[in-house]
Amino acid sequence: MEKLSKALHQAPPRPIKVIQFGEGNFLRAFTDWTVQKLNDEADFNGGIAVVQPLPVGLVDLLASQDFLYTHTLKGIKNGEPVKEHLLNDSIVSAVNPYTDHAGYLGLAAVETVKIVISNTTESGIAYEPEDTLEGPQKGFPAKLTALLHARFKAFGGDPDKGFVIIPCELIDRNGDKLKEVVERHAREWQLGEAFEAWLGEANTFCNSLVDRIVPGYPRDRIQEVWEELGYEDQLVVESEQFNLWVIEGPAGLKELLPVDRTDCNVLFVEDMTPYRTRKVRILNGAHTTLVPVAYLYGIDTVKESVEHPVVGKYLAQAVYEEIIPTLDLPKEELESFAAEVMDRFRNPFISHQLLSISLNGMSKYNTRVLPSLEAYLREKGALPKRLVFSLAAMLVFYRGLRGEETIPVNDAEDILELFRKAWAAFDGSEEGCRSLARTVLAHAPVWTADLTALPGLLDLVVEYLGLILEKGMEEALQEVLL
Ligand SMILES: NC(=O)c1ccc[n+]([C@@H]2O[C@H](COP(=O)([O-])OP(=O)(O)OC[C@H]3O[C@@H](n4cnc5c(N)ncnc54)[C@H](O)[C@@H]3O)[C@@H](O)[C@H]2O)c1
Ligand SMILES: O=P(O)(O)OC[C@@H](O)[C@@H](O)[C@H](O)[C@H](O)CO
Repeated sequence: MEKLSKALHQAPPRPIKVIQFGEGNFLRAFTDWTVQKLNDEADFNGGIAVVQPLPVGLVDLLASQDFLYTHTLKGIKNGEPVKEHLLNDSIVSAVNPYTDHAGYLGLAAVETVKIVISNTTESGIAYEPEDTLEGPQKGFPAKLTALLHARFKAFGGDPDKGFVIIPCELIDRNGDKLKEVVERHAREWQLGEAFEAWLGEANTFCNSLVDRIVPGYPRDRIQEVWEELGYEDQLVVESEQFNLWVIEGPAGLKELLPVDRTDCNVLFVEDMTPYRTRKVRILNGAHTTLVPVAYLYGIDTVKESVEHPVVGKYLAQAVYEEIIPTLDLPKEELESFAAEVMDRFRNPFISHQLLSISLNGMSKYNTRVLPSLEAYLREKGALPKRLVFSLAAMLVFYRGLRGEETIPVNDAEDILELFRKAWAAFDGSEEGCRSLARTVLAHAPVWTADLTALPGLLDLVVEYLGLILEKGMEEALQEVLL
């Protein structure tokens, strides 16, 4: 079968207007899709230059396909089930800054670039004290600082040559956070007052919130997918149809990104906080709450879980009775958002693996579920039992066994080590459950606080942990639903 390349599709030449840090599934199915729409429907005429954020990544693979890839969108659109294969031809170059640092910095001198986009996961916007201006830099903010400095020099500090920077990482106020780290590098690397002033005045860092479910590469069905496409594409990415991009940006951004001439769902707002809270606590919170419970129940995908009579009921109770009541937005609006999310989870065309959501589950619980648990406790003076049950199930999930099967638990090494030790010391007794739960609740490096200090939490986790270990997930869950 022929491989996807320019021999199959010749992309129109486009000047680089967007520099994109990251080449993962999400960006290819979301921001690159938006740029493609802008090119196809709004005369944007802009290409994307991709920068690989880590030493290992997809840049070589992208280059081997002449930067082309297929994006398959599946779901309900205007009430109808729709499946579309879109050939994205908006990426025009890709660079690995670890092996071609000069090539990377060369992007700074490309006059047509206006926008910088990123998604380097929740770990990416981090300060790396070892990084220097000379590079190659390890951290994404450090890489960006070096690029901005090169741009400042290339254009003699021209105030019209700054960038609009829109990070898409799923962390609170991502633009503010990125700016803070970039400014710190600029100060510590002593890049000078003139540069620091240009950084603040000529560049805009926007906070943004993204929403689209992207299961990614259909590994288990790839031959079938290639047969359907008629060519081999190693970078196929699958997503749902739904999309929402909320951007806190300057007034002029609409002209820069004329999305109103496309059907992309982009909102320019003054404050993205309510959108973020609603999405992270309901959609991502539901995912994270669900994963250990449903997976240990023997289920593999989100759709099967939501449709399951017991697991689906558990999830609905968690969302409607324990998450929504803690949110400070009109109840009706929250319930309608949650209903839409449940419909998206039921998307008959998407097979979203629970295991893929389980990646870095502990830090996700901390940011996506724990705030609901704490607010519930504060406001109602009682613990939300389904959210606590999920925490207990997570402790069992991290043991890495579903019956005889090994669970490929994927998290930071220090977390995995914590669980390895805690489970190795576990003797099966009730005291053993308490000791294991205390170790994790008090010491997990991801918790923003010592969770054993939350009234009653340790006791309830111990109770649920014992229940799951003694009776199995199926029976334990029945008891929690009573
Ligand atoms: N997949 C989805 O449904 C979806 C939807 C909305 C948001 N997101 C967010 O997008 C992020 C990426 O998801 P994905 O599906 O594209 O994953 P992916 O594994 O396909 O891509 C991950 C990307 O992040 C980079 N990266 C990883 N760790 C990094 C680090 N420490 N520093 C710098 N860069 C790093 C990688 O180089 C790669 O470009 C997730 O963290 C998630 O919060 C995903
Ligand atoms: O992508 P992650 O791993 O941060 O989280 C898993 C899912 O909750 C997430 O990808 C959602 O599907 C997405 O955030 C929807 O917009």
